[in-house]
Amino acid sequence: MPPVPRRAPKGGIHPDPSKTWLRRAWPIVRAHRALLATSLTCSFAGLIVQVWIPDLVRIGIDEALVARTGDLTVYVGLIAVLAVTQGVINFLARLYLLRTAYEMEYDLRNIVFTHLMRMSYAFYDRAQSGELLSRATSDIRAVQMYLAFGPSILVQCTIAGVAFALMLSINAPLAVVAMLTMPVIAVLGVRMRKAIFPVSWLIQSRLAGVATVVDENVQGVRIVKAFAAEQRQVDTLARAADRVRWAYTTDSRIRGRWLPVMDNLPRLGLAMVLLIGGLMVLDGNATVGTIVAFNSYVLMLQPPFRMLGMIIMMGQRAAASAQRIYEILDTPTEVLDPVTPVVPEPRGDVRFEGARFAYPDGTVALDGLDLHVRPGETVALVGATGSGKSTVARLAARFYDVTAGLVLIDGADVRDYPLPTLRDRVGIVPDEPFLFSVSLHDNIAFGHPEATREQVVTAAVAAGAHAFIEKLPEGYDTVVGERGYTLSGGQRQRVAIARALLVNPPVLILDDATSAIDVRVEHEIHEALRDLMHDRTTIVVAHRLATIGLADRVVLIENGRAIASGTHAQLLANEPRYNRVLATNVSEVTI
Ligand SMILES: Nc1ncnc2c1ncn2[C@@H]1O[C@H](COP(=O)(O)OP(=O)(O)OP(=O)(O)O)[C@@H](O)[C@H]1O
Repeated sequence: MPPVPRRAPKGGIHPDPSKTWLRRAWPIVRAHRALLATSLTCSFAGLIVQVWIPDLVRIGIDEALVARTGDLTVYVGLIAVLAVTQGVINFLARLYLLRTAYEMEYDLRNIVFTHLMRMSYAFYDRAQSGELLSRATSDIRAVQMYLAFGPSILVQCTIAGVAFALMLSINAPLAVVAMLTMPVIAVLGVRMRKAIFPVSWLIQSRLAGVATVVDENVQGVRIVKAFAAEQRQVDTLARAADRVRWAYTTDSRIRGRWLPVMDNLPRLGLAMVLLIGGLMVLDGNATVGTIVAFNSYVLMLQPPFRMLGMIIMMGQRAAASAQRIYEILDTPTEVLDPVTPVVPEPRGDVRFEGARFAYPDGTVALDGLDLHVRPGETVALVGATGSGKSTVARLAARFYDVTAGLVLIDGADVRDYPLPTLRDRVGIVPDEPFLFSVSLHDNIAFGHPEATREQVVTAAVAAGAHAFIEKLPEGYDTVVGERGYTLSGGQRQRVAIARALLVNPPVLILDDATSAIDVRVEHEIHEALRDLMHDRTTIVVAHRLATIGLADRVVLIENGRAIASGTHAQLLANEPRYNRVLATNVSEVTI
């Protein structure tokens, strides 16, 4: 089944950080203004009908029951028709409001996720995934709620004005009496929300804390079990859960203190209308119908006044959430596509010229590296741990940009390539391959989703993965467990190599990508690679003598520099530093 085409977000976030959060979000509101306006119009119409009904009840009582000049059934019929109309309008208002809300949420999610996907390695080195997750979910929800529901609550509040005007026209003094408790309800509502606001933040952050504990322990369950730390981790979760419980209890206590007062105030309003209105009826200054209608208004009007507090708090919450979202959106990606891209003929020539690089935290990883790997050559990078070997791989694929010097692929600066072209030219297989919870076919075809089964199988054969995949009950259609944990480490690495091979990059970098693979199988993989493409350049970060043995040339890396180069035998004979590294950092699996 072909995937459903993605609808591009209709609105965006204004890029100017000096604008207020609402002005920056305004393009999203504007993009959905037709839906929002429809929902608000329906909601306004529904409220007008709602205000109208008590007035009809009043006229019905006064004319059909008290004065006996009207026909009761006419009023009952009219009220029934209005009630049905109100039901229909309210249904439409709700429908359109929710549609507006979810359309806005869709846009916000797409904008944030697209930006996250564009961010470079350096951003993810600093970011915490739990934090990003919460920004991409609850913060987006908070902003969406305010943008969509805020105007609707405001409409409900304006209707209070309409109802008050109607009451004034019927009986001004009694209208004032009916409205007396409303400001008190509004003030109490605002105060209650103010008291609840910090606690609700606490609840959110503590819930995120629980989610982090659960997430980490599910992800890291193998380590937890390996160290028999189950009970300790359960205790950690219990403590996090207890903090949530405390926050929720505090929240309930605050609500418990305010809500009875807020709930009883309208009853006080009803009593006052009955008392003052009753006296007026006895004096002939009001009708019985008026008292009944005003009773309905007192009950009808209190929710908008209660919601005033809510809307203020929603606004504060949305403002804070929007800032957290904007923080992500305002972070520029360090690795940008070039303005005038160059795309030379692919040959597989890799050259580092005086390359210097420090990670964002300041750790210097490359310190003037000079390295030239010719087309078709297989070079092994050998060095002590932390010497900068993996960094070479990351810079060749431009996951980061050099701080000084040059990285050239086929004579062109990697910064001048369009990023997708560069990533097609330089394939990287990391030591810890990440597999998605999809079929093996889809995992291997990740770089080229349109690849045929034949292409996938060819790549798998070359990577030494075909034999084990074929033996699985569902073969290439087997869906691997989360992160590929249903496969062995070596099998995962072979699938990752197949994934890189399918793209057929002229430069292939295996960053210790065969560490979990049997030496014999590794040899077969390299033979297959050699057969598959004679002129492919391969750089292997090697930690085993067996892997080193597969290379044409070995480059010794120390403190971010290439300090020696030659065949394994040459270095072994002439380079004491090479011998030292072999002794301490390379496992003694014979070639
Ligand atoms: N994401 C990162 N953020 C900060 N520093 C990093 C990061 N990745 C690596 N480093 C540091 O950069 C230096 C070079 O790391 P690199 O991973 O390139 O070494 P390596 O030679 O591949 O090591 P190993 O053989 O242990 O894999 C080390 O000091 C390391 O601690």
